[in-house]
Amino acid sequence: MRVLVTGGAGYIGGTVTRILLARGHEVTVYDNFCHSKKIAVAKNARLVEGDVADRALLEKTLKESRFDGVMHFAALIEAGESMQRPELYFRNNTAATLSLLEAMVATGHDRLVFSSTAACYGEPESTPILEDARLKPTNPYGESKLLVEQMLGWINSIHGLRYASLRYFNVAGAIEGYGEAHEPESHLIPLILDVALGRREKIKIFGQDYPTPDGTCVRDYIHVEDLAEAHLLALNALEQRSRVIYNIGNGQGFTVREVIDSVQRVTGKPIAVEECPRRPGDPAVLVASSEKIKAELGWKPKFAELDTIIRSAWEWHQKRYA
Ligand SMILES: NC(=O)c1ccc[n+]([C@@H]2O[C@H](COP(=O)([O-])OP(=O)(O)OC[C@H]3O[C@@H](n4cnc5c(N)ncnc54)[C@H](O)[C@@H]3O)[C@@H](O)[C@H]2O)c1
Ligand SMILES: O=c1ccn([C@@H]2O[C@H](COP(=O)(O)OP(=O)(O)O[C@H]3O[C@H](CO)[C@H](O)[C@H](O)[C@H]3O)[C@@H](O)[C@H]2O)c(=O)[nH]1
Repeated sequence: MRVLVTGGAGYIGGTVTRILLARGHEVTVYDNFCHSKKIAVAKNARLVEGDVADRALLEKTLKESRFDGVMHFAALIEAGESMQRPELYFRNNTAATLSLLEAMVATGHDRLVFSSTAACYGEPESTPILEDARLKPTNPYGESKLLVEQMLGWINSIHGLRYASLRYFNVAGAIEGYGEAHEPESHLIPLILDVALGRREKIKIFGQDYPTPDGTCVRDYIHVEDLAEAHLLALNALEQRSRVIYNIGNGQGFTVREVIDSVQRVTGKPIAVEECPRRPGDPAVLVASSEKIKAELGWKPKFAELDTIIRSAWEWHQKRYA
């Protein structure tokens, strides 16, 4: 297959790019490097430097090499930041994606895998969360992605653009030679690993008074390689299916303190913590039911244990900063 990967210089897009290339597919990475570096682009990928908002460049790119599918990872990703600057999220995640959809329709490209998020659900009424649960984001980041899902629904029924919207829960871990390094880093696991490495003094725990077993937020951590498999299955499924929405998670929740304990077990290092107020916009609990993609596409995550996911992240993190 020939695949266009927007955000292919980032953590997840860069991982999926490497896995696609390793399986003999051709990849064009499309990224503006607003939150990544050129050096992160996989060696054997073709690179187009550009913004997803640039419809003319997208159309040119799409016309030049007919793609079998587009995987759209490019986005701003910090729920916390979106509570301070919502307009950035609606412009970069929602409006820019409209340019991509227009360019796809104009050039006759009709297969898209979209990076959606658990943040579309907001505070769930019950867990594990099923795909047909209430969609009520608690932050503009989640809303910016939910709006894309709504646009996709209409563009699918009117223009026939086929899509898979994958609602990822918390992505973590690394493959051989490539892992999580956001620019700047705001995610829990790499920040705790920084403490283990002595690159940071302590980890801040945002909120101690959530209605959870130890008062800290509960999240469902999914290994990036398992997530990548879901992308390949989803793209193939678009041969038969016109529109699908799937949750991608492990179905097990861990509190922030449990994640810190896991890092201590895996690294053997003590982790200093600072108890801080809640981060605005954070739901208390996000845990997925991923039964739908398992039943319909045969997706089977390989990394179910949190310690195993964190071990893979730790191995990569140590090499990166050696
Ligand atoms: N990391 C997670 O746990 C998680 C969870 C749910 C959903 N997601 C989604 O997965 C996708 C990838 O996330 P990630 O963790 O790899 O983030 P990342 O920041 O590492 O990667 C995003 C990439 O997109 C690029 N980009 C952003 N806006 C762009 C634009 N307008 N034009 C071109 N390039 C642009 C950035 O430069 C970066 O390389 C995002 O859409 C995110 O919302 C991530
Ligand atoms: O320094 C930190 C960083 C995070 N947290 C807490 O750790 C949990 C996980 O936070 P992350 O920032 O690692 O991830 P989020 O759950 O906020 O969001 C991630 O998963 C979401 C889906 O669940 C989104 O899609 C989003 O893109 C992705 O960043 C949250 O409860 C957060 O409050 C801390 O206590 N201290």
